[in-house]
Amino acid sequence: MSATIIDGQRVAADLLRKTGTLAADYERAYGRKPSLATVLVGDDPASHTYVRMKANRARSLGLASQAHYLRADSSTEDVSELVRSLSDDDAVDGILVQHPMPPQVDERRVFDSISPAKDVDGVTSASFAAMALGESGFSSCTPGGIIRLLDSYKIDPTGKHAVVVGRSPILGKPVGMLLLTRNATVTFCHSKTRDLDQIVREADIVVAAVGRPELVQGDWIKPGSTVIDAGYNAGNVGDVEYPTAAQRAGFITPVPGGVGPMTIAVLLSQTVEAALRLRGE
Ligand SMILES: NC(=O)C1=CN([C@@H]2O[C@H](COP(=O)(O)OP(=O)(O)OC[C@H]3O[C@@H](n4cnc5c(N)ncnc54)[C@H](OP(=O)(O)O)[C@@H]3O)[C@@H](O)[C@H]2O)C=CC1
Ligand SMILES: Nc1nc(=O)c2c([nH]1)NC[C@@H]1CN(c3ccc(C(=O)N[C@@H](CCC(=O)O)C(=O)O)cc3)C=[N+]21
Repeated sequence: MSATIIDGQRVAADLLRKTGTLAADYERAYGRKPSLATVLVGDDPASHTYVRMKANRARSLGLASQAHYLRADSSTEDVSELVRSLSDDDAVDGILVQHPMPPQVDERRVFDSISPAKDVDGVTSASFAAMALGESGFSSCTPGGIIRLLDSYKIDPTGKHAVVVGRSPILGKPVGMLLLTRNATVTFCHSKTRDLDQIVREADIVVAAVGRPELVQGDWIKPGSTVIDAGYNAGNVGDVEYPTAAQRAGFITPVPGGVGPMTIAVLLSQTVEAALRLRGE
């Protein structure tokens, strides 16, 4: 038996197409494009690549994008001040602050200086609370993208045992909360978890969100289960040992072409939604 491959590229393309149409309608109605501001602190090459990818995709869809770069030795206050000025700027609809930031920057304080109305990356405490309570607000992009993938393959988490490996504030923790709001029974695993393999063996849905190549081994995968690999490591390897996992799973996301493309699609979709809401629509 071999798994159905979840085609994130295709699901993302559908969402991007809809987003492009909404962006064009917005521009016709209001005389300017929906606009995304990106903030990058420091000179990590991978972060520069991601931010460039996001800005290019925004422009190709008919959104405006402005990129802000701050030096690696910036303070929490320097970054927060820029974010507050973007929050107050009527020409900006959405704000993305790229993670990780240099160690002297208090990431939580910076994220929480984003106005929740412009938090299209879903990283503020307010957005997390709204998401966890099932209220309206912007979801963290990768978790939101993962739920869209499950929906588009008609995989209903209700009653299933979902095991999330990783508990970071923008990925593991929110994806677990979203699965809980979808009625899964959720287990969070992290660096202190004992007998990780035994827990993963019980999973009907496993989400790998760690950042360690092939940490989740193929023979841990319960036959017929759903495997979501959010890991994105150097050399285009995920956090799941794909070849063997794909022999056992019912559904599996590849890397690349699975979760990654959804992250950007959700970000841009939420940017257009923010622009519309800021106009009272
Ligand atoms: N495709 C996409 O769009 C995105 C992909 N990613 C990718 O997802 C991965 C995770 O990213 P992110 O959440 O930001 O990473 P973080 O480094 O912030 O978090 C990693 C998590 O994994 C846990 N962990 C570390 N080692 C182990 C272990 N041996 N066993 C179990 N758990 C462990 C940590 O536990 P503890 O809390 O105890 O330290 C932590 O909760 C990365 O590969 C990243 O590139 C991230 C964002 C978007
Ligand atoms: N505040 C914040 N929000 C983020 O969403 C965020 C972040 N910080 N920091 C870094 C991670 C990483 N990330 C990716 C986005 C898209 C792909 C992606 O599109 N990957 C393609 C391949 C792209 C390529 O390599 O050409 C794929 O998997 O198919 C990957 C990784 C978002 N992140």
